[in-house]
Amino acid sequence: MTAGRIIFLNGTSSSGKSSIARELLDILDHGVFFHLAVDSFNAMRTKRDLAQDDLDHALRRTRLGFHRSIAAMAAVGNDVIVDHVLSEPWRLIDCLTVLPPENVLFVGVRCSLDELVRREAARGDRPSGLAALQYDLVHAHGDYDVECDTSTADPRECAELIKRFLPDRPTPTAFTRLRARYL
Ligand SMILES: Nc1ncnc2c1ncn2[C@@H]1O[C@H](COP(=O)(O)OP(=O)(O)OP(=O)(O)O)[C@@H](O)[C@H]1O
Repeated sequence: MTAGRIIFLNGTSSSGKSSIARELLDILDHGVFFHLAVDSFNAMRTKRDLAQDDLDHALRRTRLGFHRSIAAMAAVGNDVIVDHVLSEPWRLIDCLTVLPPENVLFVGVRCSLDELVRREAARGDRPSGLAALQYDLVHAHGDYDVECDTSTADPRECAELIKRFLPDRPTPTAFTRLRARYL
């Protein structure tokens, strides 16, 4: 069985990952893609308030499970669009450990801080300052197959750019280079 392709969108909150993922589901015409978002996994958690320590452990397990769910979907041939915030080094390391590196197209979703702050205030459903906290962390590893800037391009344009890269994924891929660096 051939493993599925993984388009891995990484960026801060409000950078536009989900908007790009929705556009990709619309325009990718080869294969069957699934949008797997870390937010959707968080939304599945029990609603009861947890003590801080229990919540921290639950969040860590959520992310560990999320990464392995991506791997499981791809392993049986599903194509996957991942929507994630790599704001702690261990999250990237874990993804490098469990995902097949040559199948991943690693996409940096960038956006200026001013625009992130504007979007966060406009949408009102994210804690104020969240994107700013993540801003210097998510792209710290500094290596991608392709990057887009949602301050200057709309979600459809970013999706078109990613679509063009998909058939000609650079080799070695960014995930392969990063594995050599971090694992
Ligand atoms: N390229 C863009 N230009 C202008 N506005 C955008 C763009 N992309 C997304 N937005 C707007 O920014 C807000 C956040 O977008 P989206 O939910 O796609 O981001 P996200 O990175 O998935 O955020 P989160 O991680 O917090 O869920 C939405 O209101 C969306 O309409």
